[in-house]
Amino acid sequence: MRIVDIREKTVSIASPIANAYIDFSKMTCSVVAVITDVIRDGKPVIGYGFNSNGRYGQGALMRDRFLARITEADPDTLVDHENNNLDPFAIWKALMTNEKPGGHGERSVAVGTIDMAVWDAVAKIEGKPLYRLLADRYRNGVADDKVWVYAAGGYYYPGKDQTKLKAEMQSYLDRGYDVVKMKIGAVPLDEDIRRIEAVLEVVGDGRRLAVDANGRFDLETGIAYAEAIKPYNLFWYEEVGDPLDYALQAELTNHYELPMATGENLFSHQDARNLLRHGGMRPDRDFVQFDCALSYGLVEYMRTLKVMEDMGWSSRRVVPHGGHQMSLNIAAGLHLGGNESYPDVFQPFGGFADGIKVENSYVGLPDIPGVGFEAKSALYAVMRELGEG
Ligand SMILES: O=C([O-])CC(=O)C(=O)O
Ligand SMILES: [Mg+2]
Repeated sequence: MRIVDIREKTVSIASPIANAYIDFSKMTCSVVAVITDVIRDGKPVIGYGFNSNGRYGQGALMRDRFLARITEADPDTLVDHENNNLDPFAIWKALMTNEKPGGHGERSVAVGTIDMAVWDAVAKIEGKPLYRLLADRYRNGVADDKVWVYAAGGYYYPGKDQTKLKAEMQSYLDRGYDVVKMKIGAVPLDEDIRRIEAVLEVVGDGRRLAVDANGRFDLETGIAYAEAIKPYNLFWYEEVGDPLDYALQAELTNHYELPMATGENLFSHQDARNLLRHGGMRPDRDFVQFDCALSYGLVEYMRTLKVMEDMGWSSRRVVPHGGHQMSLNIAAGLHLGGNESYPDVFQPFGGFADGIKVENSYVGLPDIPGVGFEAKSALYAVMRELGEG
């Protein structure tokens, strides 16, 4: 059993949307196909992966160093003989050969994307949905059969007035979501407050609205927003300051007792540990949003979950960033608290399997081997072109 080829390509996910920090006018992501010599249903098993929005495609890093470490490794060292399958942990180790510790910037995205494709292949070889495989191997066979999801959007957009913002949020409620998320921080505070109040007219209750500053604020601005939004009792106040400014995050807890969320831009278990050590995050109410597709993949994610457990955090406090099916599988199989969803943006990579409806903000997973990409036709078309083309 061996990986015979790994292919990657960069695809555009450009759109005119913007958050408080960046616009997505030139945004790309990498798609990876891991081609194996294992035959299922008369065809070679191909695992697929892609990276989450926000960090651009990682083809250069993959081509320059990561792909060859797999294709040139002794194939036998990458096999899990006990399960007669590929070994994602051995593959991860091979990928990280001659990589120094620290500096978890962007190579974590390249590795995370390849790791996603490896796990997709492993679950296909085992003939199970990935979330079932994860539950069977690591959670005594107990999986969640549905996952809590919230609708992320509310971006800034040229010509987007409050009527359009409200219509967007109403459409998420109409599609079965109970909680929605909007961007803040790209316009002055009073204008954001008007936007928040407009969305509250649609969702009715602050507990159904999260806001995301995308790391834009300094402490003073973060506190000013905290004071202003406190009366609305929002679902969470996300990524207020720079993702690595743990002191800022800790100080905010002296000004904002309500739930906060952060972590989508932390790319290793060591960074996650620093957040929990130094960021003042509160395990009884706050959420962490580590995204496997940006942070060295699921092999590393298990280390991050172990760090959380060791520090007294329930895995139910994790609601990953990225709105992709990989995190949905991890959420169902390893008992996370939920997952982000992008019902409209970042297509075809955002959103879940075709024909599975969100009901009362919960979504099920398709009963097919792997991550479930084949059940999302627009996404699978892009992947298949790479893997089989
Ligand atoms: O706008 C982005 O970069 C995405 C983001 O923060 C999120 O989904 O939470
Ligand atoms: Mg965010």
